[in-house]
Amino acid sequence: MIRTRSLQYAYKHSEDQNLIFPDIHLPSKESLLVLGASGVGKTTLLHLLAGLLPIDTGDVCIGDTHINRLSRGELNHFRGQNIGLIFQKSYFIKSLSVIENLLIREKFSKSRSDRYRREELLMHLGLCDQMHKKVYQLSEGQQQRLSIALGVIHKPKIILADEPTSNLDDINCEIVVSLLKKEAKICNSNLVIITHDQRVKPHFNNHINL
Ligand SMILES: Nc1ncnc2c1ncn2[C@@H]1O[C@H](COP(=O)(O)OP(=O)(O)OP(=O)(O)O)[C@@H](O)[C@H]1O
Repeated sequence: MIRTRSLQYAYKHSEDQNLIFPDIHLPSKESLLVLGASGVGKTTLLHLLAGLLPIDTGDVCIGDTHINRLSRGELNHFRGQNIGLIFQKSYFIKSLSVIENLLIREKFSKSRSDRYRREELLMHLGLCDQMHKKVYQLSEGQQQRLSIALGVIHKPKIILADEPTSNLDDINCEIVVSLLKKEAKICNSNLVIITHDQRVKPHFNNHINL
């Protein structure tokens, strides 16, 4: 469950006005698409939900945890355990293999899954045959699927994806959206996708425009 109340954000040393966000109430297991033009604050909202930006005004509650009340250490631990982040630009170590990147991700989140979970996930994402390949040997679409794997390996309570389809052609866009929905279902997670990519809209009943 995700609930936000009266969220606002102002970047320090910026002359822009406060970014003001609509309240969100997303019951467990439900998905939300956040749409909006460039610069309206989509990424800022995602960073506030993930606790990557300090919440100065308003409240973000994930499950029964008010993340703005956590210390920095508690927040890092909470994020590692409960939040899965998938960015437009993927963060992995390209000189390591797919499976090595997954193992490193688990180490950082301090949540160890078993070999079965890793192999099952790679199978769902169509990456089983690529498991021992170095990341730089993967195609763009395969790399995006790996970033999904890194975001969901620890079965997070919420999956936050920032522009996961923007760089992809129509076929890979469809694949990535349905994989995100499928993984959210398997993990019983909330899924929040933030995008300006209108191709994603028909896949979601629940959306807000910033
Ligand atoms: N680090 C920063 N310092 C100052 N202003 C920032 C910073 N990051 C973003 N902004 C400003 O905040 C506003 C919202 O930015 P944000 O990246 O959240 O928008 P967005 O909707 O995700 O845009 P895009 O779709 O282009 O990625 C913009 O006006 C942007 O210029």
